[in-house]
Amino acid sequence: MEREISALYEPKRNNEIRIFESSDEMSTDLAEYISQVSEISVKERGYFAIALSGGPLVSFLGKLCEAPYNKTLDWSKWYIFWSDERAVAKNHAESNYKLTKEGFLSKVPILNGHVYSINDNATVEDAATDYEFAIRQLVKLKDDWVTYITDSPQPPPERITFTLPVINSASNIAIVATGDNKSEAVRLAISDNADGPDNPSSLPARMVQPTDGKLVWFLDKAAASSLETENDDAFEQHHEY
Ligand SMILES: O=C1O[C@H](COP(=O)(O)O)[C@@H](O)[C@H](O)[C@H]1O
Repeated sequence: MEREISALYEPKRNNEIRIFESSDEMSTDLAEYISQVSEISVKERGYFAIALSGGPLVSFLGKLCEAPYNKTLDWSKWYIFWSDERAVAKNHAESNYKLTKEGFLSKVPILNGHVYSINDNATVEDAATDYEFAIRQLVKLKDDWVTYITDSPQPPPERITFTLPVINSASNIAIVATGDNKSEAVRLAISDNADGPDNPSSLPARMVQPTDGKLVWFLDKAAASSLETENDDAFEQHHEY
């Protein structure tokens, strides 16, 4: 059964919300989604490039390390980037690279040369410049690809991060959120009627809108709990909004 929420949100081109009973079900679908996107990309372009954040996302990738994906995916064609990294050493407990290495990269045969980690031996500003330079050697995208901040509201304060033009240039964007502590942010990011911050830049997820691609939200029931629905009984649901 599906919860009917499509009528409550202004339709946007190529956007979809998927809501699951649990984060486990969500990660199963996320793995299938990534598998399909990667197969299409390898077929059409000869490679698959994915930019990862840190946080719980990395554990959700765990299903890709298991059957059937560990055997069926063409890992030799995968390229790994970080859309967001903390300016700490690669072996630091707060490094997104370390998290990804331990939770994902060490479990699948992705080539070391295809893993584009961020320089941990430079200032945060130089690391952003270096990373942009490295990516510019590989792909044609827009200006201002990688930037940095030194005042993250949560520690550690220094981060290197993709800019919106780069994110919005992707063919496929997945935003993954679980837990009820994310529900208000999810509501503010998705709902056109939400009483949110007047300045959209204070909620960057609202500005994620692929120019020529598709955006899919992967939410568990708890993270979706503040979205208005007409039928609260049902999960999993897939709908366009
Ligand atoms: O600081 C970070 O956190 C986010 C998400 O973490 P969450 O626990 O709030 O879901 C992560 O995506 C980002 O890459 C990381 O640097």
